[in-house]
Amino acid sequence: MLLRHQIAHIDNPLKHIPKSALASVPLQKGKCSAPPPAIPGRWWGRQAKQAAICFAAKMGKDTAYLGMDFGTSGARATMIDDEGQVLVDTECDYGAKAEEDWAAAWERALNELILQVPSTLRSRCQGIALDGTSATAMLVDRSTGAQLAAPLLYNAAMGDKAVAMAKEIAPPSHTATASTSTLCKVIHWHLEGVWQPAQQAGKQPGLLHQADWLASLLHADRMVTDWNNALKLGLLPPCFLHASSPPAPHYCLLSHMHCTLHLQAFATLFPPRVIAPGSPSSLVSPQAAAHFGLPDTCVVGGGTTDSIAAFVAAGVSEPGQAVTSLGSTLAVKMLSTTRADDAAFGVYSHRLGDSWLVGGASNTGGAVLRQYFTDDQLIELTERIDPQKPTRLDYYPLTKPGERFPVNDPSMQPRLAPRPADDAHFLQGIFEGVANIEAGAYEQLHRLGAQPKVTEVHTAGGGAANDKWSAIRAAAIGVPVLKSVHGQASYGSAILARQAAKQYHH
Ligand SMILES: Nc1ncnc2c1ncn2[C@@H]1O[C@H](COP(=O)(O)OP(=O)(O)O)[C@@H](O)[C@H]1O
Ligand SMILES: O=C(CO)[C@H](O)[C@H](O)COP(=O)(O)O
Repeated sequence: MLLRHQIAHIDNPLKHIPKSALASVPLQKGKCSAPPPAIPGRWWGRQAKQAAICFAAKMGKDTAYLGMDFGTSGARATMIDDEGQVLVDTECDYGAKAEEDWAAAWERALNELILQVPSTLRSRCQGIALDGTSATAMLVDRSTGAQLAAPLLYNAAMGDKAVAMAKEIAPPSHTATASTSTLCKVIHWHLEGVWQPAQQAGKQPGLLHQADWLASLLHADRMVTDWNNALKLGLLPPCFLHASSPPAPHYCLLSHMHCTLHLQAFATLFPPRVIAPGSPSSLVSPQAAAHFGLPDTCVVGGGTTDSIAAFVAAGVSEPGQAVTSLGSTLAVKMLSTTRADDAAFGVYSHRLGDSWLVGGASNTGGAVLRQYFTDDQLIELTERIDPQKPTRLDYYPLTKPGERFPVNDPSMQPRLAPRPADDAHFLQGIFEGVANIEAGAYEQLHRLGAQPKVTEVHTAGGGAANDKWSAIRAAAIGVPVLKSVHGQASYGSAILARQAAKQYHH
């Protein structure tokens, strides 16, 4: 049975949207509106979580730019004006049954987010950019966008055979050799014979990252990815090429001084175009412009990963400054004057301007909290926490076995016992456990050559809201821990959207 969004892609990708769903959502200016009515229609069938919209009273100049962040538990959209003032912030979750069909859940979220933006602002939107979770891999038919296999999420660890093959191709320290890398996921599809039948049937099987596929719903280009998402596929950061020129179309890895990745049979699955985050990719398609009420001059920009978008949002620029994305997971990024890469510890370097963004992502984070507490309970229990009185419970908080960083161990066990009778004590133990992992993460970066040592940490993501957790983290890391002025990755993607629009239109 074709999935709903596959049907939609066969011909007019948007014809199923009932006109009633296109009505702009009534909003009171200047204050958070009551949650909008559920948007009826076949697409959603069920009600996405009540999305709250804060529609700033002030309207920016006549041009708007939209950033969207597709995280682990939900998606967010931020619209800004030319000066970077926030015009709209909105969010929605993926729904209780998202795991049954991730692609359909992400597509619903994309539709929900954009349609929650007032039509008056959508009509002025000249740029859109998206970020997604890194190494979330999708196998699609490039001619239709239809899924050829279930997506493999960012933290899905591939088996020993795939890892061994990746290590034959890539340098042992490269992040593409990690069991959760995109390269290992492509090799997994290759070893399992998932893509070959589609090619023999005349289809065009290809890999897209989550952000690439979502962007293709807007510009219908299923051949393009960005430098940041492509790192874990084996793309060489552009510093090895002339910084000004785009990377070579094939994914070049310096493997024993020979580039062998593009010689592999499965290299045919790699997106042929790799562009810089925030560079113009394509104009929105006529169907998307009509469906969303976007101008046909609206540019979709190169995307990035969620933790890099959070870094861009924080607006930090000095080596030693760092951003911790404390969402469902813990991802750290520090500006460094030098590269640091070691897959054995889950450490890798992205390129950002003329600096290196050194970091990694742990499987610890807020998802562990959600296993035990609702967000309201977190607020209530946090009241009873005293950061000055450590619990010394020495937890290693994970939702299930497996860790990526600061140690890369797919079999690492969670450590969350003994559980005290007092939930506030238990919660503080989890906060401390995550803080100790974060401190170890920054120490690992320095040990592997990142320069200078971390000087201050800005926090993005849901955990940034907790000042007591920030105090616990500051004590563990030994530097100030601040809340990013713009703490949502979607703001960073909006900056990339603005950049893409300006590059295209000037
Ligand atoms: N007050 C709070 N204190 C600590 N953690 C919180 C608080 N509110 C939300 N969180 C955590 O934030 C996480 C969600 O953050 P978010 O950035 O939306 O994650 P993601 O996009 O990675 O799914 C949840 O796992 C939740 O436990
Ligand atoms: O863990 C994640 C899920 O939120 C991050 O997406 C990811 O692992 C961070 O990767 P990168 O460092 O490439 O941005």
